[in-house]
Amino acid sequence: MSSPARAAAAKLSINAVSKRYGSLLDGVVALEPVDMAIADGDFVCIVGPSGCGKSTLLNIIAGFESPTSGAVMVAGNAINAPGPERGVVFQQGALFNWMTVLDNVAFGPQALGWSAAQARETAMRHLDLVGLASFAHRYPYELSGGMQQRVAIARALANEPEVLLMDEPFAALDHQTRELLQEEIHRIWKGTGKTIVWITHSIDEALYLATHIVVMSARPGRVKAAFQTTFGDSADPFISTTPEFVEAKRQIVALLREESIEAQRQEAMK
Ligand SMILES: Nc1ncnc2c1ncn2[C@@H]1O[C@H](COP(=O)(O)OP(=O)(O)OP(=O)(O)O)[C@@H](O)[C@H]1O
Repeated sequence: MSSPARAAAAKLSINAVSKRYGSLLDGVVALEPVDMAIADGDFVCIVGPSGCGKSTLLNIIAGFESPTSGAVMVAGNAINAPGPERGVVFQQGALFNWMTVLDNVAFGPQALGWSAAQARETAMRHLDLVGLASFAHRYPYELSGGMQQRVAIARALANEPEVLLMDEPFAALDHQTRELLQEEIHRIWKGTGKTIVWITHSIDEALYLATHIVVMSARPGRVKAAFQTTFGDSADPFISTTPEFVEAKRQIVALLREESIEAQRQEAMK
């Protein structure tokens, strides 16, 4: 993930980013220096034990939090605040319940200065992309959780970001809905070529979606291992039963198990 060649061509580079919450004496070190070089069109899934700093890292990339040291660059530009070139989707859609689905998705483009007509046109196009054009005039509370997440994805895409940042976007959904949305996000990623950083606790989800998987250590989070994967390219609906998939999963489970034991030890000492 951080070879010099990749770093030079990176769409998103995370350069020695560390994060401490609170004071030197009694604060929490959430991240030790983390380096990643993410190329245009990569789909990077980050897995790691609970509390290892995954959301902290994503929030720093989004510009919601500042790193204690290090820097994040998007297309060669250092970032220090949120920006429209980075779209964010959280576990719960965080939609505006008082606005229609269409107005939710048009909100970003309008805030960027697009005309109302242009904003509505792009919003409809992105609702169509996630299969919800016919729900444009409904309100978020009228939709299922899966549909709300699809609206959240359309809303993030409507700003035409260069990078999509997703923090466990399907974690609150039932298994079947989650699998269908994984197929949908894979199709959208193939169609748009977006660069995606995706946090998940599901190794199957990571193996199915990612081009690269980053395994983080227990807190303070650092990159423990990084893999390239190609399972998402397979047309085999039973790819997860192949020996290659099972072996890749076994390796990641083994790495995560060590870190989860360490995370639990830390919890017990609190
Ligand atoms: N605003 C904050 N102030 C103080 N400590 C924080 C803050 N946000 C996170 N932390 C701490 O930083 C560490 C990393 O938290 P973070 O939420 O990034 O982990 P995570 O890997 O995303 O966890 P999970 O998988 O459970 O969502 C944790 O110990 C957490 O308690």
